[in-house]
Amino acid sequence: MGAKNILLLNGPNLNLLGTREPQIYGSTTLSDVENAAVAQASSAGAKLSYFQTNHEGVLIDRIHKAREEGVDAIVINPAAFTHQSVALRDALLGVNIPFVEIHVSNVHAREEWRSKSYFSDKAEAVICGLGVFGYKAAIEFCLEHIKVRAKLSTTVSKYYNHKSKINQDKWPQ
Ligand SMILES: O=C1C[C@@](O)(C(=O)O)C[C@@H](O)[C@@H]1O
Repeated sequence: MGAKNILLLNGPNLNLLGTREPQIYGSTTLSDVENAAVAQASSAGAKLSYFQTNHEGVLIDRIHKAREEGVDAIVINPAAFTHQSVALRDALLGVNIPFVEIHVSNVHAREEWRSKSYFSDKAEAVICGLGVFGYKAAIEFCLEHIKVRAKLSTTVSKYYNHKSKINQDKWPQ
């Protein structure tokens, strides 16, 4: 069984999708992508929430919230943060939610610095150059292949309870 609760995240300037450099990013808008994503997940019996921001800290806060919401998988287009944000990488690693990195354009066929990603080595999968179809492919992958993590979270919280008990025993009162 695949992911049942997916979060779709888009970083800076992707609110301009559809009008922004259409020769690179095409003419589909972000709302088109988000609406299609919700429909795709719901026809598979899953829930999908979406969020876009131009602000790094706001994106990080949204990722932190995803853990409380029990999100099983994140599909993220970090946009320009891909090439520069250690903080965003750390946020994804911090919540320990599997994620798929997606880029509309083929970042490897553009400026050299776009080939550098702070996310790819930790992503479940990386998609680029498929245009907005990449979002559909990423969501399909999550629906089919990313496992629901309820059991893992229980194990992790048990471990932390256990660990904090050990610490309580050791620390001076
Ligand atoms: O904003 C973006 C969009 C992008 O992530 C893409 O979807 O192709 C590629 C990035 O290099 C760029 O900064």
